[in-house]
Order: sequence, then structure tokens, then C-alpha cells
Amino acid sequence: MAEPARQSDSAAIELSNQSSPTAASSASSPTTMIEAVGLSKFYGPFAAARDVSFSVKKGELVAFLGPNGAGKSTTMKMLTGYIAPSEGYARIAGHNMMDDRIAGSRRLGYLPENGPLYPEMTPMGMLEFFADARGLPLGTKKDQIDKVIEICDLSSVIYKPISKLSKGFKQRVGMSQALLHEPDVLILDEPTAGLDPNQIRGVRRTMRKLSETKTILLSTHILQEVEAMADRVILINEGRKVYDGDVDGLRETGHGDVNEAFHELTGHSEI
Ligand SMILES: Nc1ncnc2c1ncn2[C@@H]1O[C@H](COP(=O)(O)OP(=O)(O)OP(=O)(O)O)[C@@H](O)[C@H]1O
Repeated sequence: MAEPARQSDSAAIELSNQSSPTAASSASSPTTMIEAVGLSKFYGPFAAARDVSFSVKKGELVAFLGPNGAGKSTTMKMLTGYIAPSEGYARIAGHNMMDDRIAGSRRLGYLPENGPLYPEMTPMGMLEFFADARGLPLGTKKDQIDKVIEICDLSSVIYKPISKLSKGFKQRVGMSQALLHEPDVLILDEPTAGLDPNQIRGVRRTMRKLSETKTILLSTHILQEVEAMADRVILINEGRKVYDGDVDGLRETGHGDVNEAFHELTGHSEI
């Protein structure tokens, strides 16, 4: 379990102020795999994320929690280098994701919010495409593809167009793409969104298995998800980090009830 480093809003701001957003070359701990340092994203005057700082150590499984529109996807896109931060910077396995994105991406598997694109491709076609794009050596390409087909249980749909697959299979195809190059860091944006209870069980099982060897940050707005899987919770609301600590600490904040804690910390947003 992560130490109960519960952090108030002001403490969160204090933490980010200690690190200069321009200090991209400063050394990070070798065990720190995901780092957000003062990340903000502005769309005109609107802040989708504001001064978000945290780090995830090797082997942790951290839930990134928040109500709809809190800024989870925006922060994840900045962490993965898909969008540029307005302020701050992100590092994956020590690589700054603006200056050194290719090196960081080799260590990173990313499941975007809406699963895989390329609806006209089959899962096999898509995996071959990504294997080539990622430069997997010919000698290991087939083995790697076979391995993710097995992990994600895709063999029954491997030659069907992705557009014809159920939501659950689409998510698994997205996951297979994220795992293909054997990254040691996974950033997964709502991996259980829209799945039925059996599919959710399957994804949780896969997550637990993967967390034995990988560092995982997964976003969700489902509280049971957090209690079922995570070592630690980072909660954001209206673009700001409002809690960073373990599930027990979150429960205490809500007087024994994580739902209550969520309600208090997110300004009484309805979920
Ligand atoms: N390109 C954009 N232009 C303007 N506003 C944006 C853009 N992208 C996101 N936003 C806004 O930023 C806020 C945060 O969005 P984001 O998708 O990061 O939230 P989220 O926590 O992932 O929500 P959800 O759980 O609904 O996916 C929302 O109000 C959203 O409308």
C-alpha cells in the first residue's frame, strides 16, 4: 500500500511550486515511472487541468479518479505526450514527453479514452500495423502479437472488422495495442467504461495480473473500481488535484465511506 500521503489542495499547490516546470533535465528517482509536474491545460480562459503534480513509483497501481469533466483525460493526454501542456511537463520513465517523446513512448502503453481507432481494420491488421510502426523486430513480431492475443483473449475476433466488435472486445483490442511492445508503464483511460459486469471482472483480473510486473495509472469515475484494484488514489476535481493517498485514507475522509469522501472532495458533484 502507498503511504497515506493525503494532501490538501494547498499542499498540492505547494508541491508543484517546489519543482520548476522548466526543469526538464533534472534527475528523477530511478523508481519514479510517471511524473506530472505542474501540468496545466488552458482552452482560452478555461482550465481543463490546473497545476497538477504527482508521481507514480515503479510497481504501483494508481487510480486516477474524478467526476465527468474533471480533467482526467486531459491530464493523461499530457502525460503521454498526445497534447502539449500549457504549463508544466510530464516524464515517463525519466523521459520528458515533449522533448524526448519517442524514448518515453517505448516504455509506455496508452489506452485512449475511446478505445482503438481504425474501425475498418481487423485486430490482426491493427496489431501488425502497430508492430511495424513501433519497429518490433521481425523475429519477435509474431510472438508478441500471439502473446497479446492470448492476454486479451482476442482469438475469436481476430479477423473481424473492429467496427463490428462489441464494446468489450473493442476495449480489449485497445488494450492489446497498448501491451504490444511490452511497456513497463501503462496509462489506461477508463478501461472498464461501458462494459458489462462480466467484462469488468475480466478487465480487473487482467489489471491485477499486469500490475505484478508493470506500473499502472488508470482513470475511472467508478468508486468500486478503486476499492477493487488500486494501491493509491489520485482524485481530481475541476482540473485540480484534491486528494493523493491510499484508499483507507480516502475512506476516513468520508467517515468510513468512499462515496461520501468523493462527494465532499468534488464539491458535491453528482455521479
Ligand atoms: N479540446 C478541448 N477544447 C475545449 N475544452 C476541452 C477540450 N478537451 C477537453 N475540454 C474540457 O476540459 C474539461 C475536462 O475534460 P476531460 O475530458 O479531461 O475530463 P474527464 O475527467 O476525462 O471527463 P470524463 O470522465 O467525462 O471523460 C471538460 O470540461 C471538457 O469539456
